[in-house]
Amino acid sequence: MKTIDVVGAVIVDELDRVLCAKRSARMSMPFLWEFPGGKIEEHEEPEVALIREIKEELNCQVEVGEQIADNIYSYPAINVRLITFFATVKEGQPTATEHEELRWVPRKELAKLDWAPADIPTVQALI
Ligand SMILES: Nc1nc2c([nH]c(=O)n2[C@H]2C[C@H](O)[C@@H](COP(=O)(O)OP(=O)(O)OP(=O)(O)O)O2)c(=O)[nH]1
Repeated sequence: MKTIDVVGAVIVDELDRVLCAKRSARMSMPFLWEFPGGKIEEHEEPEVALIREIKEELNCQVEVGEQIADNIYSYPAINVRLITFFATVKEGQPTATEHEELRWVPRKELAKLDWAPADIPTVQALI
């Protein structure tokens, strides 16, 4: 089965809240929560992909910090390798351009959301 490399941003604010994004009805896995981000292009560094995807999806500029997790989850139709990084907003205000909703959630409460399965190792590492 095909494996796609995906990068996700754990954007944390000064109150230790994490920016969570709810997938929309038009996306696969509708209404599950995820970390904003997307597919890494060929020969693209994960950190570069993350900055590009966040600009596209949230229309803001982030600075990428340490890596959190790197795990593969096998969905019925595809394997997703999800690499997550801490990130902070450097410029602009995160705005939902594709997602159903954006929500700042205290780090300790992250497990209360209904996450895409590939995101669980990252959530576990954060709480
Ligand atoms: N961006 C992101 N994608 C995730 C996460 N967890 C997870 O399983 N995914 C999956 C959903 C998608 O299949 C793929 C990311 O692809 P994408 O962001 O470029 O594409 P997309 O949302 O338009 O997805 P799709 O509807 O084309 O499947 O990885 C996550 O935390 N962030």
